[in-house]
Amino acid sequence: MLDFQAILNAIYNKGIAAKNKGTVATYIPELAEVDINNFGIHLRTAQGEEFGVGDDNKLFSIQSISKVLALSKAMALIGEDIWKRVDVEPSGDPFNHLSQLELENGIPRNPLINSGAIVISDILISNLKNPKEDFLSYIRDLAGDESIQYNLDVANSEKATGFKNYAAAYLLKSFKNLQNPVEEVLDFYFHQCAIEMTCSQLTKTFFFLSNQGKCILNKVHLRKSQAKRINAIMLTCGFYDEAGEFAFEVGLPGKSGVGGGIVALLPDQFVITCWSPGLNAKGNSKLGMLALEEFTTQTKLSIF
Ligand SMILES: NC(=O)CC[C@H](N)C(=O)O
Repeated sequence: MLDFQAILNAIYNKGIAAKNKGTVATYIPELAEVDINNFGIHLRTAQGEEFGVGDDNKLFSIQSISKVLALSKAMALIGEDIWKRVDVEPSGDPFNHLSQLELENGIPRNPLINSGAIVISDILISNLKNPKEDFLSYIRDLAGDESIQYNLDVANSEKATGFKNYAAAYLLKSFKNLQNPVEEVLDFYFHQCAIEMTCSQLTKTFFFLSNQGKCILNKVHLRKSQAKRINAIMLTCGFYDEAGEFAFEVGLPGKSGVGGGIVALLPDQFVITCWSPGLNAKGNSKLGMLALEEFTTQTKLSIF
């Protein structure tokens, strides 16, 4: 039997002692204020056992991790039609890269880079009555937790400085791959990124993807085949131009955000979330990547 708590404690102790914890994202002013010394890990097994260490109950900005949840809501709403507007290939480029989008005629490489997520936001706006309220209640349902909120300061901070996202949205619009007004789509996109959760809440929220589409309250949110597809997209596209490295070192489907969070899972076995706000050069949590590599190495639990 693996002693998960002891394994997490050891990974945590090694992490907090690390000299180089990466750099906190500064291009979103609100994120620049987060203390780099935060570090938390939370694990939940398929049997519902939970293990946590460090700052696993502190709120942080989930940022691009929300792209997976937006995709799953869009899949539940319109199914395969999504793929007429977004592809499923790894981009091999940073999350906010633009020239590939123009070369490929406004069809984003995948739904987990910014341009792809902006198209998914557009799909959600066209298919939800009250997009912001409905999306938040979807996430609360997945987590079984009514306390989850948008951080409006973070959303406004991004609105004021998200020039590359505006550029991507206008490019998409020029290729007729946005149906709603740019301002409306980006307002919704920035709110999604500004959702705050703890490692513990994210672990619960993502449980449905490790559980064939059924959330912790046993409600079906996706078909089994849809959950499988989202996991495949996370494996190949969840870490931008570091997706190969994550598969190579960690071997799990997962998703990172510039807030320093990473969620990863092994279908039918567990979900794990790490948070450490210092990022590496590719925009992924430096300690989070190392912690997950250590976790799958020590436990020998990966998809490979
Ligand atoms: N990689 C990320 O987490 C990026 C999300 C961020 N909100 C942005 O749009 O730039």
